[in-house]
Amino acid sequence: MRVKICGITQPQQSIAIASLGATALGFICVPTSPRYVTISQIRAAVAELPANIDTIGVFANASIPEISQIVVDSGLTGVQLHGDELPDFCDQLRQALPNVEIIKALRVRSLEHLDTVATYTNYVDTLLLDAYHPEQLGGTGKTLDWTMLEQFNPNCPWFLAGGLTADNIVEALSQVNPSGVDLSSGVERAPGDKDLDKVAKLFGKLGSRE
Ligand SMILES: O=C(O)c1ccccc1NCC(=O)[C@H](O)[C@H](O)COP(=O)(O)O
Repeated sequence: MRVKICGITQPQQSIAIASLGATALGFICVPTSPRYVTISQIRAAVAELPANIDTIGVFANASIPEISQIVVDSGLTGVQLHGDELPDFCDQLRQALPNVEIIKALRVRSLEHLDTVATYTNYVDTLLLDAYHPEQLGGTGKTLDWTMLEQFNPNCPWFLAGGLTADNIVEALSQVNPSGVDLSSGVERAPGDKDLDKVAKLFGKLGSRE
């Protein structure tokens, strides 16, 4: 299973988190976020990582030239769209960045909202389902109603996100069957400062399921 730890700001923490077992690291390119990182911070982190670690830039309502510039300058392997981007935007981004993984995040408000998923699956590589919060785009620590995802089986791989921690990951995965999980605030001391003990505990819990 893919495990993405998002909101990395410190190069040393990215290496440590990758060695603990993360398969993907997320870097927040949304300037209003407390976890925002510049191109040079991302480059410093990416340069230290083994090539098999996916490095994902998280954007919200940015333009295609802006996203492309950051991806090329920082060496990211993927883009996560966490704003109100429509399927057509995802399609255009894929044409601009054909070798980059495109992940569309959907902040799920209700079961009906899951119907929009089908409109994206032809234009993205991966989906990410996150909790809805009226004021924050992501990193909220809020969980989704997992029961509503029990039958969720889209035509592409997907990450479960939203309020996951070492303490609730096993319960979440007993109800839901995603291709990967994504965590941020549940493995932090403070926004952008990851708690390596919590990350280690998470991988312990994931390992105990195997
Ligand atoms: O984390 C942020 O600050 C953020 C800001 C703006 C857009 C997206 C953001 N995070 C996206 C993520 O992928 C988080 O990992 C995801 O929302 C889950 O967060 P959490 O509930 O804290 O585990």
